Amino acid sequence: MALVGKIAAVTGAGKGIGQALTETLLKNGAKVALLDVNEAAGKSLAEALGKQYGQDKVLFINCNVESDEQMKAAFQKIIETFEAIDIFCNNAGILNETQWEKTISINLMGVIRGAYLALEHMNKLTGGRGGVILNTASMAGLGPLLSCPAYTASKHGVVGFTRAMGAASAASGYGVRFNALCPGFVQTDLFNNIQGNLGQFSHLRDAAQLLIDKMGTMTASEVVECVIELLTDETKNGEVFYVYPQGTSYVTFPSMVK
Ligand SMILES: NC(=O)C1=CN([C@@H]2O[C@H](COP(=O)(O)OP(=O)(O)OC[C@H]3O[C@@H](n4cnc5c(N)ncnc54)[C@H](O)[C@@H]3O)[C@@H](O)[C@H]2O)C=CC1
Ligand SMILES: CCCCCC(=O)/C=C/C=C\C/C=C\C/C=C\CCCC(=O)O
Repeated sequence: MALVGKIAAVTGAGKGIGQALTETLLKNGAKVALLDVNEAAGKSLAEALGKQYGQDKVLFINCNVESDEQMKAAFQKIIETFEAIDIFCNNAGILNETQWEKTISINLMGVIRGAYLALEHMNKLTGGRGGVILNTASMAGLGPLLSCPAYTASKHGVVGFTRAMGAASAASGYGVRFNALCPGFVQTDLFNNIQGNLGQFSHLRDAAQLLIDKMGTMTASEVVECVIELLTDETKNGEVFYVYPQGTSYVTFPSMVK
């Protein structure tokens, strides 16, 4: 599936990994709707990218992934403007162990909400033209990040949801692929502003720092460079793609059928 002419939407598009995803999609010829709750960041990015790629290629929508109403309205606006949707990147996320319910609400419930609404418009059985849904999980979806149990739980949830939806979509003939992206540590606001967000696990920051020092960090652009394959390769469905400073790999899981 080539990206030229495709219609994409990215949540949390205003900054960090979402911004890099948006720029990469535009660079490869897609039109992109930028969804973000941060109006200032999303609007100014959309204006800058509109000047670079054409105003008809970008659309900013102020939208909180926690709100069913705002997300439904966002999809309506995308369809009105671009007539379809082929690629949906469920990327918005936070890390806040003090506000752990909000972390689950945005990172996991927001992803499920986004996927189900996107599917209503993308499902080939209901008039959509198929496509791909990319869920940003994390390496914390594959193993524990000791200072962030709620964040870890949210990301394990995203990995499980993606794998189950990939299988459900294939078995049902929806024509929509589901893949999860699991980066290690990425230099973004989420990563840089961790102070004060670890709550009762603040005493574990040194242990987490050791892990960061051992693993290293990446830029958002370095992560997203590796993602094109996941979006374009039609054989990739239900995949969990691990991106770390030294390379990438598709994660394998134990078989449940012995
Ligand atoms: N930075 C890192 O080390 C890693 C981040 N991730 C994941 O990548 C995704 C993006 O994170 P970053 O780019 O690092 O963060 P970031 O903080 O740089 O950007 C997140 C964007 O999401 C938006 N956002 C937050 N809550 C929202 C909501 N309720 N509705 C709509 N938009 C919302 C923010 O306004 C911001 O523009 C998250 O899901 C995060 O968990 C995964 C692995 C590593
Ligand atoms: C091993 C899992 C990698 C997951 C990366 C991820 O999704 C997000 C990471 C974001 C930040 C790192 C989280 C916790 C680190 C805690 C403290 C580090 C010390 C920071 C400081 O004191 O300045």
